[in-house]
Formats: sequence, structure tokens, C-alpha cells
Amino acid sequence: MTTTSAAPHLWAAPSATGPLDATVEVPGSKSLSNRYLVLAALGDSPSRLRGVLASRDTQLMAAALRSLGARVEEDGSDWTVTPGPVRGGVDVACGLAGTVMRFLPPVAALADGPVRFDGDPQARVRPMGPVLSALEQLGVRVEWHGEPGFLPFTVHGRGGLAGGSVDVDSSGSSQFVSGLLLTGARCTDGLTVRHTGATLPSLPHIAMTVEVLRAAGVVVDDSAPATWRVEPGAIAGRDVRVEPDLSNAAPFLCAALVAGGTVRVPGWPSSTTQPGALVPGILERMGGTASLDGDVLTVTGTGTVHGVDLDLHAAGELAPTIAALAALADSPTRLRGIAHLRGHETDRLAALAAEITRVGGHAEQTEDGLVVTPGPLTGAAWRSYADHRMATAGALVGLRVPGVAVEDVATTSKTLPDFVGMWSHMLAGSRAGAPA
Ligand SMILES: O=C(O)C1=C[C@@H](OP(=O)(O)O)[C@@H](O)[C@H](O)C1
Ligand SMILES: C=C(OP(=O)(O)O)C(=O)O
Repeated sequence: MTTTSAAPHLWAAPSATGPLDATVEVPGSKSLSNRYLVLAALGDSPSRLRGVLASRDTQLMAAALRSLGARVEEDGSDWTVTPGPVRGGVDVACGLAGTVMRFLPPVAALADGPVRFDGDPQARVRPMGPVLSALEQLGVRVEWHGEPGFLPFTVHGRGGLAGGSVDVDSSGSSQFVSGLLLTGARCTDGLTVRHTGATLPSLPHIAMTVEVLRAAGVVVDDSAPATWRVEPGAIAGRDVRVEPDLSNAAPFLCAALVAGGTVRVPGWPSSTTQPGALVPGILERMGGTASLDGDVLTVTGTGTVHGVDLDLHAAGELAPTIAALAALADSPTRLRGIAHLRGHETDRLAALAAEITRVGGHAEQTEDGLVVTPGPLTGAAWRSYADHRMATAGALVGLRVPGVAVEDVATTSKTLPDFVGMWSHMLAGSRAGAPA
């Protein structure tokens, strides 16, 4: 492994000096951890959650649920949640977590008083309007403290929700639908959610919400297009194990294509609603081979990466990683179906275009995506924009391009606090002396 020198606030992304031969243990899924936490806090008895992701997004969720009246005890990655009556008169800090800011306002509507939500400066530009206007349709008073439709705001809980039917335009984020569904069973009349927008991103994440609800004994009808009906009823306390985060596995698996060699991820589920399940197929199209032996996913690459034309509307959170890989390809890549990434942790289409261009590639935004045209790349500072996936994208480029220095790599703590350690460990597993 070689490293580049850089200013102290920059992380010199290590370059690979040979093919990889590494096994990477990936912690629990952010999306599953935060869904299980919400349902456990709304449950009819305590839950034991095993293999929970311990990261900024899940700690924020735990802290918020404690404020709202649940007991959340952490013991490494095994957490116990004891539900309690939902309490108002509290503040919820969302950080930059979409799952906290979109999943908890419906919970707050059950509280016996006001719940004020705020977050990081970048959180204040993430779209919030549709989930809160759905609550208003249900008779909940929402008070905006800044620009309507954005953090900060207060949800004035009145001790319960009757429920009924709501229309929500979820084209900006699937999390609007998921947030409403997660609380639906606690509405006295249940909840019917109808999506009204032209497009709906991240369908696997909505399927994930439906699946975790059903596993907790909640009756959900998703048979009509773009409509979900959650029946009222108890949410069962459970003992569950969280799957590894397959989207967080993606940069490591991509590394096998960039450096050549093999990366294995144990604990890969044979079936899952995580959109990261698409990664092996995408990497095969981009020049790798992938196989699942038992629960170990193995990806092998040659160092040659091919461009692709890819619709990522189902798996937008993979886009920064795939765009970084595309910058190292032997032909252009077109990513489509991801206009809503402009409302993610940062405007990811703008951020990716800027950073890929800064290192010498060419990336242009389209109406709903990005066209990446590889070029000879040179090292430069790679900005993260407080976005964990931008930081890991920079690390991936740095594997091939000496002199890439990732700004604020600590932002990876949003979902993967030990990213730097895991990345170094992966590289330390590379075969010494093998040609680059
Ligand atoms: O429900 C979830 O856990 C998520 C849904 C998706 O959000 P969008 O539909 O806003 O992309 C995804 O990108 C995000 O990382 C996690
Ligand atoms: C979009 C993402 O996160 P969030 O849950 O904050 O929306 C992401 O992790 O890529």
C-alpha cells in the first residue's frame, strides 16, 4: 500500500499496489436497524435487536426514541428496546439522517404534546413537505419554524391518531411512504397511503418497510399499485438479527474491480429487500465476477472496469459508489432514474460531477442522472460535502489514482464509523509483491 501526503484535515486515500485478497465484515444495515428501532419503540413488548449498526444515524434514532419515551439499551451491536407511551414536550435531533427526519414525525403525531425537529445545516434543505402534509391531512397541526416544507418544524401531537387515508407525493423520497406506514398500525383506524407523484424511487426500501411490518404481525395490503393499506393492530416485540448493510459493502466489492483480485463479504443474505442486493449483478456488468457460496459473497476483478447504462431508481443510494467506479472505467457510463439524489445528504449529482471533474474525468448532470466519461485522472482534494457516500467514493478513486485526498472522511460515521480502518484492513490483505 502507498499513501500520499496531504494537509492534516484531508485523508490521503491509499492506492492499491496489487490485487486484493480480503474478507470484509460489514456491520448491520442502517435501513433495517432504524426500521426495527422504530417498530420496537411502538411495539407491545420489549424487543431484542442483534447486529444493530452502531453509527451516527442509528444513535440519533435511539436518542430520539428515548426522548419520545422508549428505553433503548445498547450492548455492542445487541440492543434492547422497551416501548413506553409516546411522550411530547421534547426535541428530536435528526442530524442528516433521512430515516430519522422522515420516520419520526408520524411517531410524534402519537405523542401527548409538541415534538420539535431540527437537524444539521444540510438537513434543512432536504425535502420534508409530503410526509408532514400527509399528517396535516390526518388532522395533525404542523408548525414550520423556517421555510415551509423543511426542517425545523414542530409536530403537535395530541396523544393519538385516528388515521384514515392520505395522498402523498413520494417522488422526492420513498421515505415519506415508509415513515407513514411504520406508524400506520398505531392509528385507531389504520392508514391507507396513496402515492400521487409521477415517479417513485427506492421501491425496495418500501418493500423493506412492508416486510418488517408483516414480520411484526402487522397486516399490510400492497396489492394495489402505489397504494398501501396498514390495518390497525399490535406491533409485536421481537428478537431479530439485522442483515449486514449491503450498500455499505458496495465500495469494498467495487475495490476488487479497481485493484483486481478478490473481496469477500460474509453474511450476505440469500434473499433481501436491501437494494444493495443489486450490487453483484451491476459489478458483473462492469467487468467483475460474483458468486454466492453459502452466505459469502465473492467478487473478483481484473483491474479493468467497463462503463454501463444503468437505471438506478430502485437503488439510488448506490449511485455515488457506482459513479466513482465509472470514473475508472474504459468507456462512458450513464446513470438514470436518480433525479431525487439532488435531495440526498447533498445534491449528489452536482457533487459527483464536480469531484469527478476535479480529478480529471468528465461528468455531466442530465435531467435524471449523470453521464460519466472517464479520462486520465490525477490526484486532487476530493470533497465530501458532509456525505458519507461521497467520502467512500473518493476512497475508491484513490485506490487507482495516487494523490487523492478525501476531505472530512470522518463523515463516514453517518453509517460506517470504522470505514478508514476497514479500508486499510482490506488493503493489508492484498497480496504482497503482486504487480499493480
Ligand atoms: O428508507 C430507507 O432506509 C432509505 C430509502 C432511500 O431513500 P430515498 O428514497 O430518499 O432515496 C435510500 O436512498 C436511503 O439511503 C435509505
Ligand atoms: C440517502 C441516504 O441516506 P438517508 O437515510 O439519510 O436518506 C444514503 O445513506 O445514501
